[in-house]
Amino acid sequence: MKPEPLPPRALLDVIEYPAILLGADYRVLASNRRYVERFGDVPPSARCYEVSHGYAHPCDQAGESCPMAACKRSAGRERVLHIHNSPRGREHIDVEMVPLLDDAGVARYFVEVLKPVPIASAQANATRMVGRSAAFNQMLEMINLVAAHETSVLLLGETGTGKELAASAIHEASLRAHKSMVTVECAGLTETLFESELFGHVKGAFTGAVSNKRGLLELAQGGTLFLDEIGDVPVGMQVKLLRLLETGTYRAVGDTQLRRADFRLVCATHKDLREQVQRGAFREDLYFRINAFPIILPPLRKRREDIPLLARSILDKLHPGRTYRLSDRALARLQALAFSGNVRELRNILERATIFARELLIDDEVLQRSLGEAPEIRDHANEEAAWVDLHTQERRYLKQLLDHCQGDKARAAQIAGISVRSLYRRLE
Ligand SMILES: Nc1ncnc2c1ncn2[C@@H]1O[C@H](COP(=O)(O)OP(=O)(O)OP(=O)(O)O)[C@@H](O)[C@H]1O
Repeated sequence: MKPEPLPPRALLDVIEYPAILLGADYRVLASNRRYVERFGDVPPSARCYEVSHGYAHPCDQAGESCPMAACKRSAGRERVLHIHNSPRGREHIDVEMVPLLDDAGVARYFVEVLKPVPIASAQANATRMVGRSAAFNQMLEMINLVAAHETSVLLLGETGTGKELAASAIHEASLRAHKSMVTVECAGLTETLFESELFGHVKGAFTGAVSNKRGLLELAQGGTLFLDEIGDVPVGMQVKLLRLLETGTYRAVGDTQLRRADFRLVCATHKDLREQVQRGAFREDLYFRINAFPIILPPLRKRREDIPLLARSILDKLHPGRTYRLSDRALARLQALAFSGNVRELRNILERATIFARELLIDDEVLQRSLGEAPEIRDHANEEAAWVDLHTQERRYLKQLLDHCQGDKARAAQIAGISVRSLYRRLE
């Protein structure tokens, strides 16, 4: 006797995350138990974009990427980071869409697996990275993609953009989360100090080495090593760092014994390392070794829509249990600032504001007192000055590409998807 076909829900229940089955017309045909527990029941005939986003149209018509549309094009698995509605408010979700193909290879149905992203929050939160702007989401998507791999990550961003927070998030979401993340602040360390801090030293290795000292590498064993301000590592130390990264071994200062290191590397800098390489201030081989997966942290002025959320989170963190509120005018003033110090500057302004505020309301007057030197952007002239015309930008890109290809024009043209003749013409 032919066995009864299994209801889709029973099949979806074997997936260890919330999951739904979708038809090609975006209708939700079934949901598993974990989905219902986390997001609630799906109304009959509801479409995924209605349930997850409250949109009237598919995501790609609402300015977001639609993983189903991507699946239909590629006939393969697709992954995107979205913000979904949930009974707890808006949440970052790592969406994986798997097409189910018929015999002719056409995608007829889709399984959508929804993994929460616990390292970030789309609502006010005092401990996680908060944000929901497109620029923040792009960065988070990269962090989420790379976290579970062993790949070295290079975090690039201005001061105060959250590089250290991002490094912790990568560690927390990695398979090494049960071990420590050890931070080495590279700025201001001399070569000798850097070496003994990182590698440790044995008694008598130098004047003042009165006992054996464990290096930070030993503390990071099995975990993550975070080298903050990597651009400030003294040149002499760079070669030792490179050797460590290439061989996975090191010697404590004054010791002959070779030790094996086991860590995942995350580095951060606010400097332009390529420019430092060109000046000879940073070794090129080390640059390529640490730059396996660069992630750019957006400055606050590129994600102004996150300011209210960040302000709420920072105030909650500064004064747990006291609900400070910003007046609309104060918030508008805050959103117009240039923020060269990024989130750290925002934090400092708000900390001062809570001192000046007589009650729990931070109004415009209080905020103005708290601004100190913070310059306001009266118009968008500052921002616009950074924009150039298309031709200049194209030349800039092609020059950088040629640089990357070490002057090999055929290779650069191939990467740019244009002919060599066209490359010459566009560079004129
Ligand atoms: N997305 C974010 N959500 C919440 N807080 C943030 C976020 N980004 C940064 N912060 C806060 O801003 C402050 C500065 O962040 P952090 O020290 O990580 O920046 P940084 O880029 O490492 O700075 P620097 O280059 O000066 O060392 C911290 O208090 C951090 O908690």
